[in-house]
Amino acid sequence: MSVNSSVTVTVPATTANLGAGFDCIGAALTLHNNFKLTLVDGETQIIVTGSEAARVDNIYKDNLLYCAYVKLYEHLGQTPSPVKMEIGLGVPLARGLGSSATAIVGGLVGANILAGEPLTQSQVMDLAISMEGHPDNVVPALIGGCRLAATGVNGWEICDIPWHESIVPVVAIPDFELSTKEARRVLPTEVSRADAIFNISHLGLLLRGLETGKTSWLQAALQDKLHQPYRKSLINGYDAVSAAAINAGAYGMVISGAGPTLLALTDTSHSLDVVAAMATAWKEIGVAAQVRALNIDNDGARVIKD
Ligand SMILES: Nc1ncnc2c1ncn2[C@@H]1O[C@H](COP(=O)(O)OP(=O)(O)OP(=O)(O)O)[C@@H](O)[C@H]1O
Ligand SMILES: N[C@@H](CCO)C(=O)O
Repeated sequence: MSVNSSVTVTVPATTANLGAGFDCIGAALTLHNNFKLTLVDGETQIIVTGSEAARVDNIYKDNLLYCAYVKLYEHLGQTPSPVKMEIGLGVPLARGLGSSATAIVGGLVGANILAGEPLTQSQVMDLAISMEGHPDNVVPALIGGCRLAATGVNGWEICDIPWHESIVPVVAIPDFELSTKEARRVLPTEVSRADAIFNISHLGLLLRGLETGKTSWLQAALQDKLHQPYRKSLINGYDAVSAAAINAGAYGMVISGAGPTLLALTDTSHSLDVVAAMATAWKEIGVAAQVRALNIDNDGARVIKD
């Protein structure tokens, strides 16, 4: 495409793991980043807007959106053109809501469109998974909904996980960051057979709980032994916010992605109470947090017309 060609891609935030589904399940949420890519004649430049704009790398070679843009052209064996990248931030950074996945997916999808769509969505997905290192954020960010990814015979198998319409995801986003790198560093490299069995059984329960909305299955399902026991001490107030959410009627609470955002699942009749209870619990121990009831984004990354 020629100079001045442009594309704007909107990409949803994602919540990964959902407790027992460490590194394999995630859901897209109704919170978005917008990325406008315009081919230019001169220097590549990055312009970021939004309340956390100052925290995004504005040296373009370090910026994840730019790295993803370059990755796609390298995959095609082509030299990327200079580009103006305008980032409209709606997803808080390094909070466990898949901000890095939005940048990877936005850069790859935008570059693929500017290059004339040589890659299929599934090829873009493979590149995104290889950049992120695990599939649970980039897959729902790209195709929307709640998705489980597993290695198949010939590449990744992606499974759609039905999400009962009565289940509301509530995210409590504190004002401190926790990088995924740091939150992965505290995890053990080996786990016991008992813990593996615990997670296999609870993930099964979670999938059926999400599909049916059955209370007792969801209450039991939102437990995990592979990552949360090691990470919760990195999140000041985890136990207090969890108890508050459950007392207000949530099925349970988990760490969203690598944290520090906490995710409660509740039903439509309790969602306002759960939002208020989580906000109060964090406020009482001096942590400022934004708490919001969201919906599942079933569309994933999409092009916005100017
Ligand atoms: N809109 C963006 N544009 C460019 N880079 C971004 C953008 N959003 C995030 N990043 C990069 O991703 C980093 C955050 O990634 P990290 O994996 O630590 O957190 P996360 O993706 O928000 O959380 P999680 O993976 O737990 O859901 C930021 O520090 C920044 O380098
Ligand atoms: N599954 C990942 C999600 C965060 O990128 C983790 O929990 O580390």
